[in-house]
Amino acid sequence: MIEFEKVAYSYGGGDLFSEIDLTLPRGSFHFLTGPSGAGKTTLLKLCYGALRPTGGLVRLFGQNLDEIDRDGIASMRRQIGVVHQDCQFLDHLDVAENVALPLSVSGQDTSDALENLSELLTWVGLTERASALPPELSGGERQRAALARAVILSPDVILADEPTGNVDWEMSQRLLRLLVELNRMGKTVMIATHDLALIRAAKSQVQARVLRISNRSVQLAGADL
Ligand SMILES: Nc1ncnc2c1ncn2[C@@H]1O[C@H](COP(=O)(O)OP(=O)(O)OP(=O)(O)O)[C@@H](O)[C@H]1O
Repeated sequence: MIEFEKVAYSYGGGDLFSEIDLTLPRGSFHFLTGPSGAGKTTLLKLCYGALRPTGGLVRLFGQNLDEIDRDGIASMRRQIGVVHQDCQFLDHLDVAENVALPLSVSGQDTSDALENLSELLTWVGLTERASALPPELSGGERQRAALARAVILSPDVILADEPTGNVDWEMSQRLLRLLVELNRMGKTVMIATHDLALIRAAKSQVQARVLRISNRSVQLAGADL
């Protein structure tokens, strides 16, 4: 689904990464870890085409990112749901409206889709908070709303950037279970996190590969996490 071949990325100074080879097969579950500033968010952005590599090539669904125009990227992005680190809600819209935003932006706000919205809010446990505004939400509610918005277009791939960043252990387990459930439905999932306890807890629920960014490259972590 997503492949990197000798990928390098630089924001203008030295290379943040170089020579990264990576394959996320369909239906796989990956964690991406590494210290703060190592480049987890940057690597996720390369995975959904928000950044283009400064070296090497990224293939999304078999297509070279460099050969896809803006419209092509936009349609490809519909197949990739992203849970952003800071959630990125529109504060004047309520939870249901924020979650439904990708439907209206892509012109798919049909009655069937809106029925799906209510099922989705139930799935993440936010039915009773559907009319709340984002500033009124707890950290866990924000993350669950962000996850619902990321999957509303039924993408094949879900990329989550620190989805358990601001929540307690119980809530992080709940979010993990939702992501594992999506993976069991066949979705390809990658979670960027520095939370090693979360990764350890996931091992009993899902076969996950753990990628670690260090020294400008990405390595497969061993079982000794
Ligand atoms: N738009 C940008 N322009 C210049 N430098 C940037 C930009 N975005 C990120 N960086 C730098 O690139 C490096 C990697 O950032 P990134 O956010 O990808 O790391 P991260 O591993 O996700 O960090 P964290 O765990 O703290 O979220 C950092 O040194 C950061 O300051």
